[in-house]
Amino acid sequence: MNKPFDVVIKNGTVVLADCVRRLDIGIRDGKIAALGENLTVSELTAIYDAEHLHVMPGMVDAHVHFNEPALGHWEGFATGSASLAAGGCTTYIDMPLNGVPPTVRLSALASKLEAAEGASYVDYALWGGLVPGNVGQLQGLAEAGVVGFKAFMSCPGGEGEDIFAEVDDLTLYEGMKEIARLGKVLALHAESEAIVSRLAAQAKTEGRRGALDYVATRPILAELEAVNRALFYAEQTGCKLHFVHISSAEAVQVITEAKARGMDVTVETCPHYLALTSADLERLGPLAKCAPPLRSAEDQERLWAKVAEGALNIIASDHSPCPTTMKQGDMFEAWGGISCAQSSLELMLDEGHLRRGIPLTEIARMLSLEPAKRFGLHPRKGEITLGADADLALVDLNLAYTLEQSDLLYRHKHSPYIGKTFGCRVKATYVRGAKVYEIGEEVTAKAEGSWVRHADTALVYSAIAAASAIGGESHE
Ligand SMILES: NC(=O)NC(NC(N)=O)C(=O)[O-]
Ligand SMILES: [Zn+2]
Ligand SMILES: [Zn+2]
Repeated sequence: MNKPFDVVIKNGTVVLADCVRRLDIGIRDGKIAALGENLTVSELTAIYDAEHLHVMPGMVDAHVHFNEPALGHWEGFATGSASLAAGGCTTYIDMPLNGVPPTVRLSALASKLEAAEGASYVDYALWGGLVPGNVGQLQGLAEAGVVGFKAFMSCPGGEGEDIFAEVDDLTLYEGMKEIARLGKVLALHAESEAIVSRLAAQAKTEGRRGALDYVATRPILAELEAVNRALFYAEQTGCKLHFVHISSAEAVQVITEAKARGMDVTVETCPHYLALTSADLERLGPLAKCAPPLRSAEDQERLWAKVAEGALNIIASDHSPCPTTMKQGDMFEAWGGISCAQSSLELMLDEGHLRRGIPLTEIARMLSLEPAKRFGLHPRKGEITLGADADLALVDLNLAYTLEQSDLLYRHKHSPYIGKTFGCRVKATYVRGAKVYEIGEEVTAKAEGSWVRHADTALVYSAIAAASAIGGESHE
């Protein structure tokens, strides 16, 4: 006789990988132990009645910037992860930049892990960074368990000595060779620095400093050029690529064609390219500034058509927070980045499912399943299936609410979505079977999120060690 379930989520409408079904979810030792109708409970079992709720796999947010170490006063693991929990996210992958030092060498990874330890309400994985001069650091970072590497093709911004610099073409090429050898994915911020820096300089000289002037300095052409150049180097090196925050249907199309040629490449967009336009940037000012910028309503429709076709692999928040004062004033000087950690799942359910009829299985594929698979976290994460971690978002698709500033759990409570009415709301979030968020309750959970390494970490690196012992490989 099995021991009783610790928790049963009863009577919910459960979003599985390929269908949506009314099921109970039995949880034992943090894992999904049973999926069935009318599961038997004992007096020791905690029951959550999910009648009228949908149970989705917790979002796996592949793109957040949590600013620690050193810039925790922008956003920290505690506030950032609490907002993710409130938004139905159960695992995130923290970007290697905007904390100091950036995660581009092992000692920096150690500082990152120290900052995260005991601070996160949900589970987390980490990106390493590729920057000029650190190709020799990548193997160590990969062996330690980063899920992949991130590089910028345009200047990321930021100040100080230990900044995260964009890659030159040779670093991109050499980095891809090494990342291909390590079997990891390179994630790219794809905008041509040559194009955007020239256009920004021209706009400044001519005194054009408005919202649409900013948008015009970062045209779709700059995204397309960078995507094509990166695909060229990937063809030369065999490196797996992931394009983060793609803003245009044109770039999605180029990536789709690369997939059809057999390239191992994936594409991400963010809720803001689907929920906001350049007209919102004019209305909201720097609060809605990001790079690549928000596009026109027509461009946005074309991107939605790509989502509807199933051409997008991943949707991630690109939560890139900062103090509110840095999101005010001059459009060109303000910080680029939108705070979205708390709203991604609700935005995609509201705009995608409720308004546009995108199936719930598709939303779950882009927000949970594909990011977990692409970055080595599946089958533990990303799917409601037997044996997986019980990471769940319980959502009410009939509970409309208007987002208020006081709802936000960010360190700095700004968001372009304050005042927006959502047609749905996350009611509760579970991580490994423990409730980490419930609407209307204080956050009483302990910060027990833990670091999740790439699933292949041990396997792949014994293979690399064996290859090195045979004498094949060398690295800087
Ligand atoms: N330094 C940043 O966090 N930049 C981010 N900012 C955006 N997207 O505006 C990004 O991911 O590129
Ligand atoms: Zn970026
Ligand atoms: Zn980002």
